[in-house]
Amino acid sequence: MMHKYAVIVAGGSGSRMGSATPKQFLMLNDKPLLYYTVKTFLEAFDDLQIILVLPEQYTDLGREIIDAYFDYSRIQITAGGETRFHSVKNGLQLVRQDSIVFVHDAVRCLISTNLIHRCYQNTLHSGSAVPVVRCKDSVRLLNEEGNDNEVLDRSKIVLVQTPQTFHSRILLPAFEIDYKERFTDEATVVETFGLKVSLVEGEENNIKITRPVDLLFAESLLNHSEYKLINQ
Ligand SMILES: Nc1ccn([C@@H]2O[C@H](COP(=O)(O)OP(=O)(O)OP(=O)(O)O)[C@@H](O)[C@H]2O)c(=O)n1
Ligand SMILES: C[C@](O)(CO)[C@H](O)COP(=O)(O)O
Repeated sequence: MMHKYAVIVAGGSGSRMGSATPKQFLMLNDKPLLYYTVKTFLEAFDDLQIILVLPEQYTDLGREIIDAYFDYSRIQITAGGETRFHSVKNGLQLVRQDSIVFVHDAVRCLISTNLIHRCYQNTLHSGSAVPVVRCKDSVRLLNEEGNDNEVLDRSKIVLVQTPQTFHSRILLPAFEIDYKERFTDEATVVETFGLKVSLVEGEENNIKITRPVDLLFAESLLNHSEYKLINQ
């Protein structure tokens, strides 16, 4: 059995949400958003260790959530950095042995254990797993100036999610390269390091809570009976 780590990045400020407290600490039903994410990873595998990356000034709030719902036997905390890349890099410092490493946005709190298992299996035989969903809208590409546009073939477009999952022997050296602005996820880092990534089917429900309306979607999905059946 491979060791397993989930680096759950919750180090952002949530500027697009616009709330006083970063969105990962907002309440969804009666629990903080972060609670659902941590719970699903703990349930996915009994032997998985969580590395929770928190904004430095919210470490106490993060600890309060762990004290209330979990214990520290499977959870370590570290501080986030200036960008998501830097937060992931800080989290990866705590990976101590050869392992499968899931990197997941704390704010994708509706993830299912099924998706975590699919990413794990794919990584065992391909070295990586990047979940994607098909694009359901028509898509257009703007030119540099933003004054012209052209249609793209949407059958060739996929939307990228997390957990982006890698063997530690790929991810740890990849994160030693210098930061570039295009590093919005792990796949871009690993590709720049010179390796291909393997895609797996993501989940429509695995949305990233980004703007206020996403909280409304998440709340209704959480309360929907079919969602509960699969995830709780
Ligand atoms: N310096 C950062 C920036 C983001 N994240 C985390 O990366 C995930 C996805 O990022 P995003 O939705 O962009 O979160 P924010 O950066 O907080 O939001 P915004 O871009 O609106 O400020 C979130 O769980 C966020 O907490 C992080 O750990 N460290
Ligand atoms: C990693 C990610 O969630 C994949 O869709 C996304 O790239 C994060 O981007 P953001 O700029 O932090 O919103």
